[in-house]
Amino acid sequence: MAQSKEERILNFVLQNAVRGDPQSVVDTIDKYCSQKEWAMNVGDEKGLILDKILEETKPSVLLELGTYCGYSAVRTARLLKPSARLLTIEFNPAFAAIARQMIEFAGVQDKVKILEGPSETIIPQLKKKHEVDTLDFVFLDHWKDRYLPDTILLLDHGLLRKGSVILADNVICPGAPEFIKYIRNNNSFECTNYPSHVEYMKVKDAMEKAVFVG
Ligand SMILES: O=C(NCCCOCn1ccc2cnccc21)c1cc(-c2ccc(F)cc2)cc(O)c1O
Ligand SMILES: [Mg+2]
Repeated sequence: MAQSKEERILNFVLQNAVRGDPQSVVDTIDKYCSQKEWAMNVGDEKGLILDKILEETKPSVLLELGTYCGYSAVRTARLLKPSARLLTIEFNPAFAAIARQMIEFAGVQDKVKILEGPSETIIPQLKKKHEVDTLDFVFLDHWKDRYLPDTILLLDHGLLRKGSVILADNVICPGAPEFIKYIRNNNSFECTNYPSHVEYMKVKDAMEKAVFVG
């Protein structure tokens, strides 16, 4: 069977990065995807914005929607304290399998758990099945038309607390207009926009941070 792009990315990491070194995994994926094949990782430019917000927030319980190859899971886990935990939801089983191997190679498997399936099914299970009380940090990077309904699901299931941070990728390209309209007009959230570019491209994009103020 012909290899998928995601398999080629994983193999490039296995052959060129340093096992147990998450920074080398992040740098190697960026090298491959900027020089050989574009892929929808958050990338190095928006990745630095993610890093800064994680360092400010110092979260213990994190949720990511959209694992893909595991780039942002590895990038995030490399900054977490030993007791912190990242739950990452991936819809596509082939991507989840790639991400699992990427996360294990990077050596961050003790901090990261991949949950396979649709976010609308898994979010309601987080408290009872995955022992979550509330989330300190949520990274939205899945289907852009699910950003708003899933934010509402998080609220309805009591998964946000005063100070919970939601960070959304791609609010310009591909865009999440309904999410942006809702979150910026909702007094329960304090929003900040971070202009950037689509990963590995010159096309304008942005990230949006929304802090839940209760
Ligand atoms: O489409 C994108 N991401 C989403 C993947 C599917 O996510 C599906 N998915 C993953 C968990 C999950 C859980 N429940 C339901 C669906 C669920 C995405 C797209 C682009 C992009 C930018 C410019 C272009 F010309 C073309 C594409 C850039 C990005 O950074 C992205 O993140
Ligand atoms: Mg994205």
